[in-house]
Amino acid sequence: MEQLTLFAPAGQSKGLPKHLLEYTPSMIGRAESDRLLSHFIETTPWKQNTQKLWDKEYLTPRLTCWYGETEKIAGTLAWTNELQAIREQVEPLAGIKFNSVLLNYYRDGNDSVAWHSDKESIMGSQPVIASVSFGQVRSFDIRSKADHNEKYSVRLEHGSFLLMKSGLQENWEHRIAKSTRPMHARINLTFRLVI
Ligand SMILES: O=C(O)CCC(=O)C(=O)O
Ligand SMILES: [Fe+2]
Repeated sequence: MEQLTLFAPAGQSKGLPKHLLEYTPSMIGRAESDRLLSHFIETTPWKQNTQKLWDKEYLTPRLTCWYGETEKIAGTLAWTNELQAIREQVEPLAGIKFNSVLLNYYRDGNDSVAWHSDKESIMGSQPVIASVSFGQVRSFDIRSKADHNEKYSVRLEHGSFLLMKSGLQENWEHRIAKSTRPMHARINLTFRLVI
């Protein structure tokens, strides 16, 4: 029960735009979430990609792995029992079927994902994305593309579910910022429909 102390208390921005985001804490119970956190950390063949910034190559500050049945993304692995079970749990909540999932592993507070929107053409212009988190609570920030001062945050808890609805990717960006506070590992799953 050591782990009880690992995760910070959760809170949310006031006035979170519900037409864009729907947050469900504890979609998956504590014991099962603990098991899944260790399972994904230990069994996923994690890769660290590189990204180009001002003509220089940098290591992406997190580890990733794609699973699913799409041929559009190179190196996608076959569904595991765990991922399949979670997919079946989120599909009715999202109201759509997903054919792929991106796993992100944030090892500590130095790992992050910079402001972006998931609007690749392979997902259509109005994608719905289902996000499941395990481990360290991290702040998921969104900001309006039209006005960067219009911002909200949701603290994504162990076992939580966040539905990114259609319209979010088109008009808003999101990120997981780095933190200078000591942080434990976090796993995030984003279920997507790649067409
Ligand atoms: O880790 C998260 O909660 C978000 C990950 C994300 O935005 C992405 O993989 O596109
Ligand atoms: Fe994203």
